[in-house]
Amino acid sequence: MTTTNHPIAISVQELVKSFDKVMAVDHLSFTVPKGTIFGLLGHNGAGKSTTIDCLLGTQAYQSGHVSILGEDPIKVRKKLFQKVGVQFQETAFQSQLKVKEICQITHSLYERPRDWQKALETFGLADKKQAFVSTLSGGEKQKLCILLAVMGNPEVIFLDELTTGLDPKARREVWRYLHLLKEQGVTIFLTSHFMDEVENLCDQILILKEGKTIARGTVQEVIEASGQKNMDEAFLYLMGEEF
Ligand SMILES: Nc1ncnc2c1ncn2[C@@H]1O[C@H](COP(=O)(O)OP(=O)(O)OP(=O)(O)O)[C@@H](O)[C@H]1O
Repeated sequence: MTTTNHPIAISVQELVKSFDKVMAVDHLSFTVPKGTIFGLLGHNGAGKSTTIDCLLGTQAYQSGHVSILGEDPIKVRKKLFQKVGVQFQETAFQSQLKVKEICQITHSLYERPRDWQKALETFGLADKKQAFVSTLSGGEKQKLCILLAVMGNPEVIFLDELTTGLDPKARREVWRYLHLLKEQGVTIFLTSHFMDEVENLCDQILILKEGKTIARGTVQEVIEASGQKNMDEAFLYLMGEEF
């Protein structure tokens, strides 16, 4: 299958992944059209990260099928790496490196990278260029993670727990930036525990519970289907935790 004129950026069909007796992902299916923002939601342990790992080809699965840009991530990992950005958690960093060094190293990995100095400015990190990553605040590290995820000018980006640790101003800056990326045609797959974030960003959402889909659609559709007033209440209601 080729990647040209393929309206679907991400496809997951009947995905099954278990760890011993834990069914982490249970016959999960969804697609994400190109140029849209998709939110995968659910409590801790619902299966979100496992789904992302299967999609990125870093976790083998028992059955089903996944594809990114029409390709099997396990088979064409190197090629997809140039088109797919991933926000790693800050612990994946070599924190004895300076911000500038980690940017330069990441920059060198891509065929058509962004101007990293400009990106630092966009993320309000320009004055931290010479700082060691270990000295950054939690929020600054988080912004750096997002910056590194977009360094290769990806067509698809995976952002796991997007703005955890960011202050309200930084969260809004990140949201604005993601809207900008979407306008440029980038497909964004995110997980989040913040319903205001989900409402602001996501075109489509899917709520997972114990690896199974319990709701999907636009934010509005999910709120309406739940019979609740807003996304916060809809989420709790659907998770079986209505008050
Ligand atoms: N390597 C592993 N070995 C055994 N069980 C695992 C492993 N990775 C995940 N699990 C289990 O699979 C289930 C799904 O975990 P996963 O990390 O995908 O959840 P999550 O929705 O990403 O949670 P969080 O919001 O906390 O990141 C959990 O029950 C978890 O304990």
